[in-house]
Amino acid sequence: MRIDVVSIFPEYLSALDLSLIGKAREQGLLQLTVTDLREFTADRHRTVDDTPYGGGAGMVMKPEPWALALDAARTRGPAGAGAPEQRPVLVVPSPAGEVFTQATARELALREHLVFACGRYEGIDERVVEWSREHFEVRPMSLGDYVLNGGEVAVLAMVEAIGRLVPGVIGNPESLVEESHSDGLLEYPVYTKPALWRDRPVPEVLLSGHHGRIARWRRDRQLQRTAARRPDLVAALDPAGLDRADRDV
Ligand SMILES: Oc1ccccc1-c1ccno1
Repeated sequence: MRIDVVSIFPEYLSALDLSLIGKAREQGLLQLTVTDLREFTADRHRTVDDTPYGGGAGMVMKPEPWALALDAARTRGPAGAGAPEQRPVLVVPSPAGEVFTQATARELALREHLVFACGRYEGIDERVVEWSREHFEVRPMSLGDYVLNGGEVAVLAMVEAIGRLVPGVIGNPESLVEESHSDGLLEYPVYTKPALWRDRPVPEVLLSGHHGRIARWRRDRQLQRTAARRPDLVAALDPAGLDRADRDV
């Protein structure tokens, strides 16, 4: 998978040099490039914003630097090399976007080329989104219903959520199976040594070695935790995925 990120704060994305994603880049499992939008300005002040038409507070990001930067990113990827298979996906972090979920991460982890456009100020001139549809599948994307100062933090979260699903990035793919949201439920509580810690014991069943009982206990905890913290996820569950014991929780 190829990932391109465009930002006026490229150093914000240096966390992608570290840990799992950094190792995947070293191993060639992910090709990731971060580009400074200001490289695509033509004036001596490297201007990327201007006042909004129609008035209002703040500044809007100018369209031309973005068009040049996105074109450069597009031609850097597989599709740019003439492969017609897939148009690159242009992810535009925005509070006005679709909500990014684990299902979105799974979907985007299957794509060949993702380009992330980190907007700042009051946002990017809307004509960039319209223009981009010619060469990209454009996906305005939100992390949730709150406001950030720019897209960089959202991109860090999305690249990690997507990158870890790319085959080979996580050493043991088994660990992806029982995570929160992998089966529509929140994950069960976990424990490790010591068996007694500050007068708090580990649940006895986990020390029993009885795998069937342990599996049932964990599933029950998932259902109870999800019902308590995310009733919206319970409502969205497919009843066909629940067995009789699930219904008794
Ligand atoms: O609030 C934002 C500002 C810029 C880019 C993205 C966001 C955002 C908010 C929630 N998810 O993304």
